Amino acid sequence: MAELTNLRARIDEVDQELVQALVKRYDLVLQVARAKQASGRAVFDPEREKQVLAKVNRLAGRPEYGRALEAVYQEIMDQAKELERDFLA
Ligand SMILES: C=C(O[C@@H]1C=C(C(=O)O)C=C[C@H]1O)C(=O)O
Repeated sequence: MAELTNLRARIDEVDQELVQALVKRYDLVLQVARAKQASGRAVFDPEREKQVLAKVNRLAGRPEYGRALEAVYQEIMDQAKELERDFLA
């Protein structure tokens, strides 16, 4: 039980880092939205999304997590596009 508590405390620490990183990422996403609007580019950039997914797989270096990371990252990017559209509306 002490081990479970300890492991969950470590997960809580990682969650804190993840949330901070995501807040930072979404702040940058909104700056990208402004820049794309200024240059007349669309919110959705499929080529860039492919590059991001490839980069995530490369950075992870753990093929067994590839499917999970791709799904998580696709959701992160889908929510980014929602935020961009709300921000620019
Ligand atoms: C943030 C951008 O907008 C969208 C969201 C992306 C992301 O969250 O990484 C990538 C491409 C775009 O579909 C971008 O164009 O860079």
